[in-house]
Amino acid sequence: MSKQPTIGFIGAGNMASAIIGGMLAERFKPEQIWASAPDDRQLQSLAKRFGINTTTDNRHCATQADVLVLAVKPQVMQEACSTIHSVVQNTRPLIVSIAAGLDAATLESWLGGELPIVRCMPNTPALVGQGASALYATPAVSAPQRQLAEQIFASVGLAVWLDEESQMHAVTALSGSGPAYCFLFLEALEDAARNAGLDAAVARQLAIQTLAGAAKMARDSGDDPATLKRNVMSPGGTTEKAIETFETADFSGIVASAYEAARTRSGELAEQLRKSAD
Ligand SMILES: NC(=O)C1=CN([C@@H]2O[C@H](COP(=O)(O)OP(=O)(O)OC[C@H]3O[C@@H](n4cnc5c(N)ncnc54)[C@H](OP(=O)(O)O)[C@@H]3O)[C@@H](O)[C@H]2O)C=CC1
Ligand SMILES: O=C(O)[C@@H]1CCC=N1
Repeated sequence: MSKQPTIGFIGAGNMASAIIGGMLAERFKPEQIWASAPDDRQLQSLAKRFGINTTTDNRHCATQADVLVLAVKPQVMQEACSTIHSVVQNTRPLIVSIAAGLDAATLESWLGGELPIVRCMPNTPALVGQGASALYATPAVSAPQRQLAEQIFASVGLAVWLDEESQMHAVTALSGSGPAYCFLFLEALEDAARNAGLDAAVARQLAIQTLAGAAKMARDSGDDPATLKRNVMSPGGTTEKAIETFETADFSGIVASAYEAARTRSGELAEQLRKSAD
């Protein structure tokens, strides 16, 4: 593709804005990006924030796009596809779906036949260039299209390819939903410190920096999490007592159950959407 590719977003909510914000901080220009959604006020605020092109007409957005990112809720995807299927069958852009639990085959049936489709599971830290995205390409995706999809998601953080589409459920429960698990932990830590009398702003600053510092260490030090954890636990000290408390409450078991609940839900969504396509 000699000209700068145009990236269209169908849906302009949390995840689309996180990806767009991250893309603009990196290699992409506002004029390359289009977004469509039903609510003009939402679009106006996105246009004001990012300077991108917006429209309430999905067909218009789809017509411009070399890459069309489908960023609506899984439950409204069929309806959104019905507005664009004739355009995309004609222009044949690369379709990138970020919807949880939606098979490429189901999506293809809603879009009126075979198309190059990449499924992607991103996450909201994309907004600050710290996203984690897993991608899967259907056989119709060409090598340059694969490269372009990777460029988009690598511009907002880590991008890894999956060999099997079925692995998307495991990824969704890990990195797709994962930021919310971290925010839950952050909230709980802050609350505990505030209840112990620490100033709210100080508790927040220290809790955030602790999570950020621990994540950076886990990424950069080369040590595994068990070693890093042991290094904080002085024998007979404070951390040991806290870890014992976590273990007594089966913290790892709770995390495993929560992870499984998300993974199962992703499978259920896929099944429901497959059935509604029949
Ligand atoms: N949030 C997250 O952390 C993640 C989300 N995802 C996936 O991303 C997708 C979007 O999620 P999220 O951004 O959170 O959801 P939001 O509800 O924040 O955004 C959905 C967007 O789609 C718009 N929309 C609704 N109907 C249509 C339509 N027919 N045509 C065009 N646009 C429409 C909505 O407009 P309006 O508000 O007016 O209804 C809104 O702008 C989902 O499929 C989700 O599974 C994947 C990874 C992480
Ligand atoms: O909760 C959800 O369904 C979406 C997918 C992963 C994160 N948010």
